[in-house]
This record gives sequence, structure tokens and C-alpha cells, in this order.
Amino acid sequence: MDQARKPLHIVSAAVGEGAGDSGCKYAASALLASGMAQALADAGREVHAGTAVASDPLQASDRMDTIARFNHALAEAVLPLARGGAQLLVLGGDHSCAIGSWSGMAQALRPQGPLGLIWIDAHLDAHTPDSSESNAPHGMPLAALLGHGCAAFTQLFGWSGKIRPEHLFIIGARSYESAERILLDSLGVRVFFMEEVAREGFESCFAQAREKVGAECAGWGVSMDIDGLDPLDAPATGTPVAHGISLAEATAALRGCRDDPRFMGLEIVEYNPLHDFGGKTARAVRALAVAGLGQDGPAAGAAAATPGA
Ligand SMILES: NC(=[NH2+])NCCC[C@H](N)C(=O)O
Repeated sequence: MDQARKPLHIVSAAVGEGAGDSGCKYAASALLASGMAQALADAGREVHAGTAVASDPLQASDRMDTIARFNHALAEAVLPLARGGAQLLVLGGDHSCAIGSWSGMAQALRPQGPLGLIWIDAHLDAHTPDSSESNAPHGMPLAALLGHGCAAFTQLFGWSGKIRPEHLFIIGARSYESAERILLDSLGVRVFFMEEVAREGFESCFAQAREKVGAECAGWGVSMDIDGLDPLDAPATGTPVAHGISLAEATAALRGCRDDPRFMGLEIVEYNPLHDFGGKTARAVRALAVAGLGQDGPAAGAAAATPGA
């Protein structure tokens, strides 16, 4: 089947309570207002942008409860779309939304087999509530998806370990605390730290990860924290870290993902429109989405090469 004919659902994940700077709660609405759906339609996709989930602190007892409730709702929204065979673009939101996105996808895929995940990020996001120094849930989603941490994050749909350690690949890490590295090391997760990415090239690291998930998993996806990028290319994010992946390398590597029948979707998180004076980071996010989910060829190329992007 021509993968471009698969419907593409944009899921707005409006959550910011998981981060210290909560402006990323407004990312999805800002990106949709500035033409994300049209850019993907122009890139040859049948786009549906009607699914939106928003966190509601007024219904929750505390911050962790807010994030848990939000992620349960997000996972329930993602599940039928993924089951129906659509590709997904999840627009975060702080990175805690990955708990809901990938739990929903893992649940949809469970009868067929395991889910693979390529996680592009400056951080490891592998804290448990016990190990986190900041108590910020956006530093916890990978531990949760691996089955570590509080039950409200790990037990969605009644089972834990949504991602097996051997099916997770982290690329671009350069800022983390020792407890998260110890957890990931003990599980044997492959991390391409930024030194290796700088030495080998992002495309080569991404290709290695893609080959593994393609060979061993029933489906796979990409979670892209825009702080994995170099802050010169994507400055509007809450926890920027210098010396990251270039936008050009990231778009080049993502191009063609949508042609893989096992590619389930792309999540882009931690964009903060409140800091995006001039819209440079919005253009970077759009270029990433079009590269990963649009058609190959001039459309994706043109988006990546937008002057000033
Ligand atoms: N998704 C992110 N931006 N995570 C940043 C986490 C930073 C730090 N390790 C913490 O746990 O607070």
C-alpha cells in the first residue's frame, strides 16, 4: 500500500504542567494556527486534525495526578487511531505526554508484537518519582514506558513495560542526572550520547536505530524532543542544551520514515510558542513534521530549506 494514502491524524496533546516552564501547553494550538495541517496536506497527506486532549489541573489532586489523568486520556485517544492503521503526529506538550502517546500505540500493536521507539532528546527523561531532583514529570516518561516509577504512569491499560529496553534507542543525550543513567545502563538501553552523534553523524545513528526497530518490532515510532536539536536551530524550548543535532541532519534522517509500513508516527514535544519571537522554532517543527510524514521530494525539501528556518 502507498503509505502516503494512509490517513494522517494530528493529535494535540495540550499539557505543560509536567515541565518547569509550562508554555509548551500552547504548542499544538499555535502550530495548527500557523499552518501545520496545511503544510502536511501540501506534502501529499490526507490530514485529520480533530483530536485534542488537554490537561485539567482543576480535576486533579496534584501535579502527578494531573499528568496521570492527562496521559490516560491521551492513550485512550491514540488507541483507536493507531488501531485503525492511521499514522499519527502527536504535538506536545511537555515530554510527559509520551507516556500516553506510546502507551496507546503499544496497546494497539500488542496483538501483533512489540513497539520500537527512537527517542531524540538532549535529556534521558528516565527518572522515577523517587530519583528525580526536580520532581518534574517531563523528566520521567522513559522510565514509565520501561515499567519503572509510579503505577499511575506505568500501568496504563493494566500492563507495564510498554517498551522493552532492547527496542528503545535514545539519540542526542547530553544533559542528565546519574540516577537515570544508572537505570538505563542496568536495563541495557542503547544510548547514542551527543559525543557519538557528533562523531558518527546523526543520520548514521538514526539509521542504526531504525534498522533494529524495523527488524525486531511489529511497529515503531519517533519521539522528537526539540531540545535534542541545537538551540541555534530551535531556541524556543524550556530546557535548551547547547551543542545539539542540526535541523538539517534531523530532517534528512526523518525523510522517508512515512514510507515504512511499520512506522506508526511521530511525536514532537517541548516547543514553547511563548518564547518563539519571529517563529523560527515553529518553522523548525513544521520542517521536522513534513520531513517525517510528508511525501518525499520537493515538498519536504522545500520545507527544510525555508529561509530563516
Ligand atoms: N523533557 C525534558 N525537557 N526533560 C528535561 C528534564 C531535566 C532534568 N533531568 C529533570 O529531570 O528535571
